[in-house]
Amino acid sequence: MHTVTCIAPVNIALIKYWGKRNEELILPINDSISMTLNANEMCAKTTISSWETFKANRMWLNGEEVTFEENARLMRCLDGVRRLAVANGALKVPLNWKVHIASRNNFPTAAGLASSAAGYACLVYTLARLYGIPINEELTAVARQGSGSACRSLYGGFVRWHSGVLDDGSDSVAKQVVSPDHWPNMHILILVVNDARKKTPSTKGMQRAVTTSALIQHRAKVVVPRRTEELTEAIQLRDFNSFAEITMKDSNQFHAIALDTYPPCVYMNDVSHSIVNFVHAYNEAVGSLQAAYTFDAGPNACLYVLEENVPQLLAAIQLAFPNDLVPSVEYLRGIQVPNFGSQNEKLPSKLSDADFLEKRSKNVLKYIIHTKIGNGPSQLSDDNSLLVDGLPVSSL
Ligand SMILES: Nc1ncnc2c1ncn2[C@@H]1O[C@H](COP(=O)(O)OP(=O)(O)OP(=O)(O)O)[C@@H](O)[C@H]1O
Ligand SMILES: C[C@@](O)(CCOP(=O)(O)OP(=O)(O)O)CC(=O)O
Repeated sequence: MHTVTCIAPVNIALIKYWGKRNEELILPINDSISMTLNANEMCAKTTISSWETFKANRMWLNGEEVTFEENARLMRCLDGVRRLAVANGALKVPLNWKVHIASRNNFPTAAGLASSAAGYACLVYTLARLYGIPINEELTAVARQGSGSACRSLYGGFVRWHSGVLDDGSDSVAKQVVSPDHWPNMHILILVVNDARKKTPSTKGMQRAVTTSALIQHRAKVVVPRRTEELTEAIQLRDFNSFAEITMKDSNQFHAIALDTYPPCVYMNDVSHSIVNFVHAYNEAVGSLQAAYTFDAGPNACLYVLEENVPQLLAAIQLAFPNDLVPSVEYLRGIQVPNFGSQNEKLPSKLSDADFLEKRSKNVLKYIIHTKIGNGPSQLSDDNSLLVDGLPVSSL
């Protein structure tokens, strides 16, 4: 039996992918740029075994068996990697042997935290390791067919997904813009917002936007091409001010498109909007853009902030969004910050202004994940396997 275990990171888009020109191949209408997050705090972990005695392709996600052969996206990833294996002449594992796959996310699945990006990237990366093929742009085109945003999780640092122009999608690939070492003090705080409402899944929301939004083509053809160039330059120059402005504007435009969809897709909630107001008030009080927000297809906020400014921003968040769980590792997850919650941090006097401290109830944030820029996927040693004799460890 051949078995391989790997982990893959989450990525969060700064310039959003929203809208497809081909649903089946998952070809986008515009380029997007993302930052890969450190896998220590959030990752998907996948083990794949292949053996001649396996009767069917099977998969367990977070310990529960899920249908595999009926899932077109999963099958496209498996077939895509096998095709590359044939093309590469890499036949380490016979292609007619079935696979058993176990995957776990160390953060909530399908909760608007980009589990599909980490999950499909991990699947494709682990298959590539199993069959012994190289990790390259062709492989990102396979991951893209699992979930569009997954192609960006095959690289660390800042990554650009080029929409491409070809009908077969072979030029719709992800490329690294810069490695994580280029901007190592880039940190992220994910503010997980309490929310009971069910969102429209990204796949459906963007489909409806392409057919009904009058603004989306202007975004794809005029706004995004300019923004991707400006953001790339800001990243290359480590210009946080420009980085922050472009990121916030693109998040706002993405949600404007969602609202311009008919019927509209409402992803942000009242708490999300008060986080937006908070970030602008905070930046004004500190006299420069020190924090930037972005929101995906849900209410949770991702804040970008340089490492040296994290303690002050966290103290301000606690002032504006007080929480009974502070201080605790249950509330501030991931990278710990000394003295968090002790009110030792000096805040500019302007931060006590009334418009900064909007009237709001306590405990509107569920928890915060503190992480930083990270590397792409990696292979783990055999003792990390989620499968024993081809069955998930938990089911033995
Ligand atoms: N580790 C994994 N391995 C394979 N597939 C996964 C994994 N984790 C999640 N998925 C797939 O992604 C789906 C969840 O995607 P969905 O887009 O609903 O949520 P999300 O990615 O967490 O949120 P969002 O896309 O809004 O950020 C799961 O139902 C599953 O099909
Ligand atoms: C808002 C986004 O997170 C949308 C992600 O959409 P998905 O990649 O989940 O969609 P499918 O390709 O249909 O699987 C923006 C982004 O990540 O660029």
